[in-house]
Amino acid sequence: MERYKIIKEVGDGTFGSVWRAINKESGEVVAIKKMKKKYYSWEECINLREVKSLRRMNHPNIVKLKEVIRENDMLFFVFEYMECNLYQLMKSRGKPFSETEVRNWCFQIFQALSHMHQRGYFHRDLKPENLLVTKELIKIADFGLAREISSEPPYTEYVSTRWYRAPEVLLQASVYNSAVVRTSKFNLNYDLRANIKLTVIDEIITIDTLHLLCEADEIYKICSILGTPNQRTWAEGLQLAASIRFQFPQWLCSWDPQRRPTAVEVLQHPFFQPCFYIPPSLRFRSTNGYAATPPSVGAKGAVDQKNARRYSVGPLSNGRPAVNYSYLSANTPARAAGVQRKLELDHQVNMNSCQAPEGNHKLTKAEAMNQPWSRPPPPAAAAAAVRSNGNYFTKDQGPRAPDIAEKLSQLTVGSNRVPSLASDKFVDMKARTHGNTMKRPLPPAGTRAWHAPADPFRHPYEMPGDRAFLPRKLVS
Ligand SMILES: Nc1ncnc2c1ncn2[C@@H]1O[C@H](COP(=O)(O)OP(=O)(O)OP(=O)(O)O)[C@@H](O)[C@H]1O
Repeated sequence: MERYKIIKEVGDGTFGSVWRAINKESGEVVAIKKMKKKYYSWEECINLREVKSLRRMNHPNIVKLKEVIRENDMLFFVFEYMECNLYQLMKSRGKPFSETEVRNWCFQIFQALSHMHQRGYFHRDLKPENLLVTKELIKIADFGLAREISSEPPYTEYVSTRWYRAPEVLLQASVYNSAVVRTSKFNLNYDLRANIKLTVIDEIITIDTLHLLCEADEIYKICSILGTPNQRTWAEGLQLAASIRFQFPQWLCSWDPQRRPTAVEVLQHPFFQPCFYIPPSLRFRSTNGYAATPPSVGAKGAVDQKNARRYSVGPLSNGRPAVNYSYLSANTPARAAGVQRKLELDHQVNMNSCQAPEGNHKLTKAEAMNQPWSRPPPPAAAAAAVRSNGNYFTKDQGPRAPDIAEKLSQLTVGSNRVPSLASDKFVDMKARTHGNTMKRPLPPAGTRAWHAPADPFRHPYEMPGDRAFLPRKLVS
């Protein structure tokens, strides 16, 4: 840990406290989560849910775990640093988010959920405190309760903070699936104004957290939105309720988890039609410091109002473009280089190989459009013009942007070889250093560490779309 300079505490959760820190060697700002429990073996550490699940994720909207360090029986996770969590942001704003902002948050969250489900995990603790924000970018964090979809029930009945629990979890079902992430606060409710919204998005919109006292109150609240279940809409729910002698309040509508849309289905909804994805390597780094060290918002709940207010006046809020579009130009050396690497790796992964393709390969427009990370905008959105200072673009955000696919088609894929990535990412620092396979300095005695692979695009970024990749574990 002596490689890091600790700056200040930025969060305090049930399992760990989170600190803003700087890597003394690289100058990179990171978030270090120090676990409250002691860990007496490395085995125990690498088998933690948070580690096992996060090492399988590689998505721009899932917080990146960079290192795992055990030192003197204490366990540290080194994450990429994010400015604040969504709860802090909501509290600091004092006014509702615009529909465009809500759409952008949701689009990113569902992309991440879709990826997570494709990788075989469900999160089980989605809530605003676990959604981290830097400018217009949002990422899912805290995989401490994540579970493999393929794992066998019964699952523990106590998952997720009560306000965000799915009805079946509130009713103490021990069998549930990834639908828990699309229920309760993440339940889809149809609403006349926006066609679709999530209750967590309700919260984003209204800045009004539901303070409910017990499971019954929560169920009542959900009933008021979804209506009372009946034999046709959720027979299983009635059975669960009967088994604990709970009586539903009499309202209308639907409950069954199986009737809830998946993340992929949600992304197909017309509400998200104006959104499309821009790969990280193409993102603009604004002159006001997209990648600069952000101000800390302090410990959980203690928001620095002055600093936090800055978040609300970001590009998403004012609806006007604050950038130029030069980042898309293949003539810009730095950007072009970044794009080359990204395309190269995506191509490599698509070919199911650990080696980069030999020789140059120029992407055709059709190929560029078919890259897993590149979903073309719907025609309406493209025609309506987009804005270009974030990852996600919507038609109602500003003037016309260049045709991204057109630009991509002009980029050339380089031929640099990528080191083999077949080896396990978990590294016994001592063993590998002695074997001359590591260039990192030897950590202090008693330290073991795992480092994330240097290249964040090691795995393919899968865009949603293939239902076959979304295992729906229905267990009776
Ligand atoms: N990568 C990060 N960058 C900045 N802040 C972070 C980061 N990770 C976590 N935090 C802050 O620390 C808080 C607690 O982190 P986290 O949820 O991982 O801890 P926990 O002990 O698992 O919490 P919980 O009580 O929700 O289980 C978050 O709500 C967030 O405000």
